[in-house]
Amino acid sequence: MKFTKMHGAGNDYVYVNCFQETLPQDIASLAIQVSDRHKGIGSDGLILICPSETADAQMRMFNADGSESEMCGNGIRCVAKYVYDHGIAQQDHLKIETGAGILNLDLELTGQKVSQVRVNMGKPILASAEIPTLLPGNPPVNAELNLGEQKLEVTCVSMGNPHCITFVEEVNDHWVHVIGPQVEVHSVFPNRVNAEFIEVVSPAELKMRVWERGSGETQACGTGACASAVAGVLTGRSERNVLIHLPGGDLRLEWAGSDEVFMTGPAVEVYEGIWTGPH
Ligand SMILES: N[C@@H](CCC[C@H](N)C(=O)O)C(=O)O
Repeated sequence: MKFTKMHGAGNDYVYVNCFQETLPQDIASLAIQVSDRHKGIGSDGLILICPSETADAQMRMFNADGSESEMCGNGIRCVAKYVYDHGIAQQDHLKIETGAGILNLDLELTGQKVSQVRVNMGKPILASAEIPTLLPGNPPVNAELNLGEQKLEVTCVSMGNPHCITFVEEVNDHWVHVIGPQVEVHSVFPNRVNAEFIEVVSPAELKMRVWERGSGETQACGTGACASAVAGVLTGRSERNVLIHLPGGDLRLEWAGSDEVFMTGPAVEVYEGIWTGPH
């Protein structure tokens, strides 16, 4: 199986061109195998670039544990780069079908290749039942999340996939590696959740680390950055236009007057290979 390794702000996935490749039936197992950083290719998950009847391509996204997510913000920028650079579509405005609907993307070229992508990520979903979470509020803003020994103040937002945002004094390993896994599987999140930890640098600048549902800590999460930008506005901590610093790079976020969230960031192709596994 031919694959392409790509990353967006360090959030790295194995991409397979399903216009050409035939996949095994059990995609969840394939995602687990290729993601393994010791015995596989090594990635945060698997992304399939598939034909679509309604858009230029369809994206399907699987986490490193094999679970399928509705959306992937860093992934969709890389899908757009792949679709353009590999000649699947040749216009600098693309439509990509996802589990969260069809999204519109504008490509920025350096030479003949895509380097940055601006994505209209759509409107944030704020109704508790649709996020989904059992926490009160539509959405829950500064809601109490009881972890037993510790209580967090969290804000929940869906960008097609669920996010739980905690603003902290200092983003550190304790938040991400100790609290993150507890938040991910907390009983108030029936579909589990992605957990973001945010330090406010200034109203126009946030620092973020993430514990992702199904993949653990990653160097960046595009949907998480969108959800955090929305949470910053909802809690009065930040402006509608913010730069978010992540371990793997920066993302520019704007929660526009139209209520849609726009995300701009890099998309990078690292190498191509042939998967002969499982090993
Ligand atoms: N890293 C992604 C999100 C990937 C899916 C997520 N772990 C989930 O299960 O919802 C992004 O850039 O948005």
